[in-house]
Amino acid sequence: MKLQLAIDLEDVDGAIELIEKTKDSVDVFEYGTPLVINFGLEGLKKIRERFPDITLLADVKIMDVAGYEVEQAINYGADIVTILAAAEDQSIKDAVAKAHEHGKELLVDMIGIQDVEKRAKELDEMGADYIATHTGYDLQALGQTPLENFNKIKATVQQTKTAVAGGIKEDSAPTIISQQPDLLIVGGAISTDDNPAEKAKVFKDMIDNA
Ligand SMILES: O=C([C@H](O)CO)[C@H](O)[C@H](O)COP(=O)(O)O
Repeated sequence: MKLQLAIDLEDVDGAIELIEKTKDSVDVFEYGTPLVINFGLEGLKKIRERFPDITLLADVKIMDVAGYEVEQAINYGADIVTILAAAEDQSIKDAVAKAHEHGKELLVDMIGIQDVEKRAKELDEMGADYIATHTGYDLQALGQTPLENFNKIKATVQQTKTAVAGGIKEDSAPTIISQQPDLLIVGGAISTDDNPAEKAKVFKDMIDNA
Protein backbone atom coordinates (compact mmCIF):
# COMPACT_ATOMS: atom_id res chain seq x y z
CA MET A 1 0.00 0.00 0.00
CA LYS A 2 1.28 3.45 -0.95
CA LEU A 3 0.61 6.85 0.61
CA GLN A 4 -0.47 9.67 -1.71
CA LEU A 5 -0.46 13.25 -0.46
CA ALA A 6 -3.14 15.34 -2.17
CA ILE A 7 -1.94 18.92 -2.45
CA ASP A 8 -5.05 21.04 -2.95
CA LEU A 9 -4.77 24.04 -0.70
CA GLU A 10 -1.47 25.61 -1.65
CA ASP A 11 -0.04 27.68 -4.46
CA VAL A 12 2.79 26.11 -6.47
CA ASP A 13 5.55 27.41 -4.18
CA GLY A 14 3.54 26.18 -1.17
CA ALA A 15 3.24 22.79 -2.84
CA ILE A 16 7.01 22.68 -3.36
CA GLU A 17 7.55 23.53 0.29
CA LEU A 18 5.11 20.80 1.36
CA ILE A 19 6.80 18.21 -0.86
CA GLU A 20 10.18 19.17 0.60
CA LYS A 21 8.86 18.66 4.14
CA THR A 22 7.06 15.35 3.53
CA LYS A 23 9.04 13.55 0.85
CA ASP A 24 10.60 11.00 3.22
CA SER A 25 7.14 9.56 4.03
CA VAL A 26 5.09 10.08 0.86
CA ASP A 27 5.09 7.71 -2.13
CA VAL A 28 2.94 9.73 -4.57
CA PHE A 29 2.36 13.50 -4.66
CA GLU A 30 -0.93 14.71 -6.11
CA TYR A 31 -1.00 17.98 -8.02
CA GLY A 32 -4.59 18.65 -6.93
CA THR A 33 -7.48 19.90 -9.01
CA PRO A 34 -7.46 23.37 -7.40
CA LEU A 35 -3.82 23.74 -8.48
CA VAL A 36 -4.75 22.60 -11.99
CA ILE A 37 -7.53 25.22 -12.06
CA ASN A 38 -5.40 28.02 -10.66
CA PHE A 39 -2.00 27.38 -12.21
CA GLY A 40 -2.54 24.89 -15.04
CA LEU A 41 0.00 22.34 -16.14
CA GLU A 42 2.77 24.97 -15.94
CA GLY A 43 2.63 24.54 -12.14
CA LEU A 44 3.03 20.79 -12.52
CA LYS A 45 6.06 21.36 -14.76
CA LYS A 46 7.65 23.62 -12.18
CA ILE A 47 7.25 20.91 -9.52
CA ARG A 48 8.65 18.24 -11.86
CA GLU A 49 11.69 20.42 -12.62
CA ARG A 50 12.30 20.92 -8.89
CA PHE A 51 11.80 17.20 -8.06
CA PRO A 52 12.83 15.04 -11.04
CA ASP A 53 12.52 11.75 -9.14
CA ILE A 54 9.22 11.92 -7.23
CA THR A 55 6.06 10.17 -8.41
CA LEU A 56 3.59 12.85 -9.47
CA LEU A 57 -0.15 12.41 -10.05
CA ALA A 58 -1.99 15.10 -11.99
CA ASP A 59 -5.59 15.31 -10.73
CA VAL A 60 -6.93 16.71 -13.98
CA LYS A 61 -10.25 14.76 -13.70
CA ILE A 62 -10.54 14.34 -17.48
CA MET A 63 -14.01 14.03 -19.03
CA ASP A 64 -13.39 14.27 -22.80
CA VAL A 65 -10.61 14.52 -25.41
CA ALA A 66 -8.99 11.99 -23.16
CA GLY A 67 -6.00 10.83 -25.18
CA TYR A 68 -4.84 14.41 -25.80
CA GLU A 69 -5.32 15.52 -22.20
CA VAL A 70 -3.56 12.48 -20.76
CA GLU A 71 -0.63 13.10 -23.09
CA GLN A 72 -0.44 16.78 -22.13
CA ALA A 73 -0.36 15.93 -18.40
CA ILE A 74 2.41 13.41 -19.07
CA ASN A 75 4.36 15.91 -21.21
CA TYR A 76 4.24 18.36 -18.29
CA GLY A 77 5.55 15.79 -15.79
CA ALA A 78 2.79 13.44 -14.60
CA ASP A 79 3.41 9.76 -13.85
CA ILE A 80 -0.25 9.11 -13.07
CA VAL A 81 -3.21 10.95 -14.62
CA THR A 82 -6.85 10.97 -13.45
CA ILE A 83 -10.04 10.63 -15.46
CA LEU A 84 -13.61 10.61 -14.19
CA ALA A 85 -15.45 7.28 -14.17
CA ALA A 86 -18.48 9.12 -15.60
CA ALA A 87 -16.60 9.70 -18.87
CA GLU A 88 -17.59 7.69 -21.92
CA ASP A 89 -16.11 4.19 -22.18
CA GLN A 90 -14.30 5.32 -25.33
CA SER A 91 -12.65 8.16 -23.40
CA ILE A 92 -11.52 5.76 -20.66
CA LYS A 93 -10.10 3.36 -23.26
CA ASP A 94 -8.29 6.19 -25.09
CA ALA A 95 -6.87 7.44 -21.79
CA VAL A 96 -5.62 3.98 -20.79
CA ALA A 97 -4.02 3.49 -24.20
CA LYS A 98 -2.27 6.88 -24.15
CA ALA A 99 -0.98 6.50 -20.58
CA HIS A 100 0.37 3.03 -21.31
CA GLU A 101 1.91 4.16 -24.62
CA HIS A 102 4.06 6.48 -22.48
CA GLY A 103 4.73 3.88 -19.78
CA LYS A 104 2.57 5.84 -17.31
CA GLU A 105 -0.58 5.02 -15.29
CA LEU A 106 -4.25 6.02 -15.30
CA LEU A 107 -6.43 6.43 -12.22
CA VAL A 108 -10.22 6.46 -12.68
CA ASP A 109 -12.06 8.55 -10.10
CA MET A 110 -15.50 7.22 -9.10
CA ILE A 111 -16.72 10.56 -7.68
CA GLY A 112 -20.41 11.05 -8.42
CA ILE A 113 -21.06 7.46 -9.56
CA GLN A 114 -24.20 6.01 -7.95
CA ASP A 115 -24.06 2.35 -9.02
CA VAL A 116 -20.43 1.85 -8.04
CA GLU A 117 -20.42 -1.94 -8.41
CA LYS A 118 -21.72 -1.83 -12.00
CA ARG A 119 -19.26 0.89 -13.08
CA ALA A 120 -16.32 -0.70 -11.23
CA LYS A 121 -17.00 -4.01 -13.01
CA GLU A 122 -17.03 -2.22 -16.40
CA LEU A 123 -13.88 -0.24 -15.61
CA ASP A 124 -12.08 -3.31 -14.36
CA GLU A 125 -12.31 -4.73 -17.88
CA MET A 126 -10.93 -1.57 -19.54
CA GLY A 127 -7.41 -1.86 -18.18
CA ALA A 128 -7.07 1.22 -15.97
CA ASP A 129 -4.36 1.00 -13.34
CA TYR A 130 -6.40 2.32 -10.40
CA ILE A 131 -10.07 2.73 -9.56
CA ALA A 132 -10.43 5.37 -6.84
CA THR A 133 -13.32 5.57 -4.42
CA HIS A 134 -13.70 9.27 -3.69
CA THR A 135 -15.98 11.23 -1.39
CA GLY A 136 -15.54 14.82 -2.52
CA TYR A 137 -15.38 17.84 -0.24
CA ASP A 138 -19.01 18.74 -0.97
CA LEU A 139 -20.28 15.42 0.42
CA GLN A 140 -17.68 15.30 3.19
CA ALA A 141 -19.37 18.49 4.39
CA LEU A 142 -22.57 16.43 4.79
CA GLY A 143 -20.74 13.83 6.87
CA GLN A 144 -20.18 11.20 4.18
CA THR A 145 -17.09 8.97 4.04
CA PRO A 146 -15.68 6.68 1.32
CA LEU A 147 -15.63 3.47 3.40
CA GLU A 148 -18.89 1.82 2.30
CA ASN A 149 -18.33 2.43 -1.42
CA PHE A 150 -14.70 1.41 -1.11
CA ASN A 151 -15.70 -1.98 0.31
CA LYS A 152 -18.16 -2.52 -2.57
CA ILE A 153 -15.56 -1.58 -5.19
CA LYS A 154 -12.80 -3.62 -3.58
CA ALA A 155 -15.09 -6.67 -3.60
CA THR A 156 -15.92 -6.11 -7.29
CA VAL A 157 -12.59 -5.49 -9.02
CA GLN A 158 -10.52 -8.44 -10.21
CA GLN A 159 -7.41 -6.87 -11.70
CA THR A 160 -7.37 -3.10 -11.16
CA LYS A 161 -5.57 -1.62 -8.17
CA THR A 162 -7.76 0.30 -5.72
CA ALA A 163 -7.36 3.78 -4.27
CA VAL A 164 -9.42 5.66 -1.71
CA ALA A 165 -9.82 9.35 -0.90
CA GLY A 166 -12.07 11.75 0.86
CA GLY A 167 -11.52 13.27 4.27
CA ILE A 168 -9.30 10.47 5.59
CA LYS A 169 -7.97 11.52 8.98
CA GLU A 170 -5.68 9.93 11.57
CA ASP A 171 -8.62 8.41 13.45
CA SER A 172 -10.45 7.05 10.38
CA ALA A 173 -7.33 5.77 8.58
CA PRO A 174 -6.86 2.46 10.48
CA THR A 175 -10.29 1.14 9.42
CA ILE A 176 -9.74 1.99 5.77
CA ILE A 177 -6.14 0.68 5.86
CA SER A 178 -7.45 -2.63 7.23
CA GLN A 179 -9.47 -2.97 3.99
CA GLN A 180 -6.16 -2.87 2.06
CA PRO A 181 -6.42 -0.25 -0.67
CA ASP A 182 -3.35 -0.11 -2.92
CA LEU A 183 -3.25 3.67 -2.61
CA LEU A 184 -4.32 5.65 0.46
CA ILE A 185 -4.94 9.27 -0.54
CA VAL A 186 -4.72 11.86 2.21
CA GLY A 187 -4.97 15.62 1.70
CA GLY A 188 -6.04 18.10 4.35
CA ALA A 189 -5.15 15.85 7.29
CA ILE A 190 -1.48 16.24 6.35
CA SER A 191 -1.33 19.52 4.45
CA THR A 192 -3.19 21.62 7.05
CA ASP A 193 -1.38 20.13 10.05
CA ASP A 194 1.06 22.38 11.92
CA ASN A 195 3.74 19.74 11.32
CA PRO A 196 3.03 18.08 7.96
CA ALA A 197 6.30 16.09 8.02
CA GLU A 198 5.40 14.46 11.32
CA LYS A 199 1.79 13.86 10.25
CA ALA A 200 2.84 12.27 6.94
CA LYS A 201 5.10 9.93 8.92
CA VAL A 202 2.17 8.98 11.18
CA PHE A 203 0.15 7.86 8.12
CA LYS A 204 3.16 6.12 6.57
CA ASP A 205 3.85 4.22 9.80
CA MET A 206 0.19 3.14 10.00
CA ILE A 207 0.51 1.70 6.50
CA ASP A 208 3.85 0.03 7.15
CA ASN A 209 2.65 -1.51 10.41
CA ALA A 210 -0.71 -2.73 9.07
O1 LIG B 1 -9.51 15.08 -5.05
C1 LIG B 1 -9.72 15.80 -4.12
C2 LIG B 1 -10.82 16.80 -4.15
O2 LIG B 1 -11.69 16.52 -5.22
C3 LIG B 1 -10.29 18.20 -4.38
O3 LIG B 1 -9.59 18.27 -5.58
C4 LIG B 1 -8.88 15.69 -2.87
O4 LIG B 1 -7.56 15.68 -3.26
C5 LIG B 1 -9.20 14.44 -2.08
O5 LIG B 1 -10.52 14.55 -1.61
C6 LIG B 1 -8.27 14.19 -0.92
O6 LIG B 1 -8.21 15.29 -0.05
P1 LIG B 1 -8.82 15.26 1.44
O7 LIG B 1 -10.29 14.98 1.32
O8 LIG B 1 -8.51 16.63 1.99
O9 LIG B 1 -8.10 14.17 2.20
